[in-house]
Amino acid sequence: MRLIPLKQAEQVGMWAARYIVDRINEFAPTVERPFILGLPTGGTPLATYQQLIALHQRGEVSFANVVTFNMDEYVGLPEAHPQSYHSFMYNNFFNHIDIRRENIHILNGNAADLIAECNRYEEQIRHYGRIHLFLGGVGNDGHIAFNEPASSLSSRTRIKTLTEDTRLANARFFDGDLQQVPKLALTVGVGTLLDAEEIMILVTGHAKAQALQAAVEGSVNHLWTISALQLHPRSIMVCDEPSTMELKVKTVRYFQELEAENIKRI
Ligand SMILES: N[C@@H]1[C@@H](O)[C@H](O)[C@@H](COP(=O)(O)O)O[C@@H]1O
Repeated sequence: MRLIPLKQAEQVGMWAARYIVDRINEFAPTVERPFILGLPTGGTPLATYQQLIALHQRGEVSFANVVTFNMDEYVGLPEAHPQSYHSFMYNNFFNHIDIRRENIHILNGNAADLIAECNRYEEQIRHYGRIHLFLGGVGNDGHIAFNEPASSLSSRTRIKTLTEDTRLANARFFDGDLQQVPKLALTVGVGTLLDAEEIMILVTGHAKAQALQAAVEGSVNHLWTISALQLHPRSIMVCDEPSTMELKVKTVRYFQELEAENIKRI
């Protein structure tokens, strides 16, 4: 695991956006060989999306040959609802870049057969081989995508019941009204995420400090599904200072020194 300890949330967005752009450009995607990018929603990745849009506008990256797969979607919320993850992605990212509509994949939380929808999604990912880079956030309770505590660490795309904690955390997007937050979601599994070639998780704010501690210093544990990243050969956690508050000083220093060495080598 690589941990990038930065000072402010804004720097996390800039670091992550630059990393994604460099990956896409190194890959030099074409129509026949697209770059496959996994994407999250939530407050944390907004700064990264803004930076990606800015880099696109400056001509530093094109998404014309990028295929995306979103992590999750609420069940039963109309696609056009302002808080659906469909709306979130188009409003905050897709409408501002040159991605082809047919290259965008988001789970359909209104499908007549939700299990078939989840299986179809796994099949679509398989069709492309594998996701090259999966970007993600983390819930306060350490969930990744909507893989709530005690999700199987080998789970695949499926329906999940959201915990009260997650619904409370997301109520801020629904006028603070818990009753409006859906109780079910479709989500890629931990196993689906671990299949990606590389995973990058953005962690900002002190509310995420316990989750980051569990992810980095704790043992692999299904109660903190983010900890499954310890099993992945290429995972990166990009963090701001408040989110590192529960880590040992020694841990943070260790990762700072590793990154300083990395910079020297470049
Ligand atoms: N399904 C999403 C997760 O993918 C996200 O990581 C988490 C944290 O969101 P935020 O970045 O708003 O704290 O919220 C939701 O539960």
